Amino acid sequence: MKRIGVLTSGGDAPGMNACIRAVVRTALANELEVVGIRRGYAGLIRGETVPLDRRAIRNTIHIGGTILETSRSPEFRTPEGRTRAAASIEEAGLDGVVLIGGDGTFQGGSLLAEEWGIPVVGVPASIDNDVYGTDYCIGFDTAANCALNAIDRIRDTARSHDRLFFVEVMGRESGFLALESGIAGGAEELIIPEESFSPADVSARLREGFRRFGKKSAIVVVAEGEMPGRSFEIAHEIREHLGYESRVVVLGHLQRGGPPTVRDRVLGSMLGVAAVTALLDGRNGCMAGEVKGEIAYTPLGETGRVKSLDPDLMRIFPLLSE
Ligand SMILES: Nc1ncnc2c1ncn2[C@@H]1O[C@H](COP(=O)(O)OP(=O)(O)OP(=O)(O)O)[C@@H](O)[C@H]1O
Ligand SMILES: O=P(O)(O)OC[C@H]1O[C@](O)(CO)[C@@H](O)[C@@H]1O
Repeated sequence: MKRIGVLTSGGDAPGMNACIRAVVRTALANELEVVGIRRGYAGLIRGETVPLDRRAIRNTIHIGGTILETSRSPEFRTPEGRTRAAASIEEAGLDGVVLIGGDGTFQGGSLLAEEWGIPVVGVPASIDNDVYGTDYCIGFDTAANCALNAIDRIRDTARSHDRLFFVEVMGRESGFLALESGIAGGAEELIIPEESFSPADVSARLREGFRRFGKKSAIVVVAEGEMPGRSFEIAHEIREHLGYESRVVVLGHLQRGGPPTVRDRVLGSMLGVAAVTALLDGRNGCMAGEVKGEIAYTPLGETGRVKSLDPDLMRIFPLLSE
């Protein structure tokens, strides 16, 4: 193995740069050349590469987003797109590629490995944290802290006006962000894709909190699911049942930006080293994740399996939100 590539794909996540830096430093320490592929699979198809040396990654560990840029590429989903991507890899003389992204990125990566025999290793990075085979994805901690910061601020104004607030966080198919920021922010209710939502039940529980425990304000954390902005509709439905004034705050892409936390920089660094080590050891077609504090490798094809929310956190939420 003489030269490897690295790309970031899917939604950007704080800590991706720490991971790119770790990939480059580990590769150089093992006398490998490193090539950056710009704009994820879209850039790979077009052969957009850039040499990465020590200088290129200097002073980047603290920056959010990704210095390589990223994309969602419909073309890569087609066999023709992947044929062009494989040709770019050959042209750039790459003996392996590190893929930093979410489960979609890994579904694509596993096809590249199967169809073209290209050695690839994935590193999980998604603020949604919905990748199977790792306890945490790079970017989740920073995004959860961003959501928490917003919830804390909303709590001040909710208390001051005796208001009900709906705070919408990201999470297309999963409620990890909602659950952890909701517990940390002392939210009264949680609406997440993993559980069916009944406006009547949520209203009844809120009403009970106001009546029995004398609450005058409350915060409902909503995961955006497939429909960003759905909190407006939810707030409307609950207002019909509850007859209580409410406000809606949609956090959206705010949660994707900003400097990575300590946790995301350390995780990005650890997994970047693990990915290059895996390629050097001849281990590929897998993702380097972290399970119970240890590096764990999972076949790329399995990373799309459903990752369940922590049952202990789900159990304590109703108790703590009363
Ligand atoms: N089933 C698939 N087959 C081939 N390529 C895929 C597949 N799923 C996703 N990809 C490729 O991977 C890219 C990234 O996937 P996706 O947009 O789902 O983001 P992700 O990696 O899951 O990250 P995030 O969690 O931030 O959304 C897609 O734009 C597409 O090019
Ligand atoms: O607006 P974009 O970049 O397509 O991505 C939005 C999606 O990406 C995620 O933030 C994950 O990165 C999801 O929670 C969200 O649904």
